[in-house]
Amino acid sequence: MPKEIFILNQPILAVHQLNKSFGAKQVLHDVSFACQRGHVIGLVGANGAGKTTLMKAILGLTTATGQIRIDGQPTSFDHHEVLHEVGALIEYPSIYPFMSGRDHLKLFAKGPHRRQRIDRTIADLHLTKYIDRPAKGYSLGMKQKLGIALAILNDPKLVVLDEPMNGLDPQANKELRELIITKRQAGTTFLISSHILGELQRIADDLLVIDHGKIVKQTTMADLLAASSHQLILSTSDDAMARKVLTKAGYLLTEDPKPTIRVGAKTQLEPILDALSHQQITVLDIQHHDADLEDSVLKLLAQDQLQKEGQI
Ligand SMILES: Nc1ncnc2c1ncn2[C@@H]1O[C@H](COP(=O)(O)OP(=O)(O)OP(=O)(O)O)[C@@H](O)[C@H]1O
Repeated sequence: MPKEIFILNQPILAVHQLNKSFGAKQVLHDVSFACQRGHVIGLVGANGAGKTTLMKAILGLTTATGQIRIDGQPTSFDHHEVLHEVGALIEYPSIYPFMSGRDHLKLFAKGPHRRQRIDRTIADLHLTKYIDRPAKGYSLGMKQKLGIALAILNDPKLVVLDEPMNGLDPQANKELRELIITKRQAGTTFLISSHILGELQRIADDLLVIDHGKIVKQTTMADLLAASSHQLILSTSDDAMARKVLTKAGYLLTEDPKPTIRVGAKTQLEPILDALSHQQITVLDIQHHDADLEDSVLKLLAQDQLQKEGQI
């Protein structure tokens, strides 16, 4: 394969067999994945699943065994020259209370065109109103926005953000989303952990699901949502009886109180209506519901739990 093609296809971040323990407790187990350039990758999992620890290991902030390559170059707790290509916000931003936001940006700005990049970042994140005030007077959301500004200021190839939507109001969330989409179009890769799945669903191209320190799924958002069930929610003249009839007819129903059928691409409506009308059940209303990211992730985590318990 020609060398240039190999480099173009090379993932911006490749993690191989990463393991991490705190004392006797192992919190990352053989974590392996790769992130494609110019993609937004959502990292999701329950509290304590290992998201922050994984991000810290990638950023050389904690020791771990295994291999991490950023832009093809190995990086670790001890050797992390390549991290100048990475911007990050992990947990809470480190802020000096008596410095203004602008002074923080001046302190962290590197390379050519610093002034222009500072001005552009202030404008992009709508920080103008308070950027010249001392940071000690900033609200949680203002500090968070300054932390994000510091992460993207130097136009890094890879941006790692741990819960970036923390403390942001809906307007700031929208602005952050638009900024991420614009930067992604310009080729920046984002690895973003978040519990706000509705927000991730709007921006992520790919998804990594982590559970008890193991990657249980790496998928594109489109594939995950396409594989998730489409549901028909029925309102009938006798919902309890309708549930019985449909279950007997072999349809897979959810636990909802309304008769809610999981349907596939080939499921037809007519036999469902026929089965019900044979039992003198009238269908009053039919609603379609596509599973969203929250449904899909909860289902994946539930499946993983059942697998652990040996039930499937
Ligand atoms: N410094 C530490 N010392 C000991 N245990 C730790 C330390 N940091 C994290 N852990 C443990 O590692 C596990 C993973 O924690 P981590 O913070 O990575 O999870 P998370 O997925 O980011 O959770 P959350 O969504 O709550 O932020 C947890 O069991 C946590 O208690």
